[in-house]
Amino acid sequence: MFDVTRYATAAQSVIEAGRFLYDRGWSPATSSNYSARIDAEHVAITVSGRHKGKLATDDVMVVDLHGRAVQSQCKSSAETLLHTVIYRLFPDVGAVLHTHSVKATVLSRLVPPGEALELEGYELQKAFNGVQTHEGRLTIPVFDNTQDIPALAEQTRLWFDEHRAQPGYLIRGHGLYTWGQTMDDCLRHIEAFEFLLECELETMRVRP
Ligand SMILES: CSC[C@@H](O)[C@@H](O)C(=O)COP(=O)(O)O
Ligand SMILES: [Zn+2]
Repeated sequence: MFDVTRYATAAQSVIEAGRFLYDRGWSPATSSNYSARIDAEHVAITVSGRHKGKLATDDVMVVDLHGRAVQSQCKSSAETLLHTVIYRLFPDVGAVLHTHSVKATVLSRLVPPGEALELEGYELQKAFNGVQTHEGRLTIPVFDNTQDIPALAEQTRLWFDEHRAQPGYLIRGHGLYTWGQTMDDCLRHIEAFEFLLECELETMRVRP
């Protein structure tokens, strides 16, 4: 069982994240899904198919860390397992966000199959938790899109178990996943990714 007050706080953070991300144009047309940890066994996550800029309390539900609905008849996000796999891998993660921005979608299609997006030399890399300098390198894997979410969840589990310091990933032609210890950390990571992806796209434009 989960604590109702903690659930309400987590759900509110999800609702507010939705307003922010939709307003920025990063979650159009009901796309995206968001979650916040309630405790060691439960997360609050968006109900599938809801408009992410107009989330209300009944658009957020509880699942356990295997993606099973808890005290709800609703269907959780189609991509629930991509969230729960991250909470299971990283006990200190408090929020996971998935967005569908134009920049993440376009850039993910430009990275050659089998390659990752390498980010280095950007001061803004320091927006990610644990990064102290622009001199390091962030490796952002790009997974092929699929409707087989259990298979994709397993691919991400294997990759991030080996690369635990990396802050997120792209799905080709689909979008971005990132996480953080708090919802504020996670939102900062989304903003940092959007800035860095725009820099990469602009660099390709001026130096094809
Ligand atoms: C509206 S198309 C996007 C969906 O297919 C999916 O990728 C998505 O992000 C939202 O799915 P959802 O089930 O609402 O969490
Ligand atoms: Zn999606």
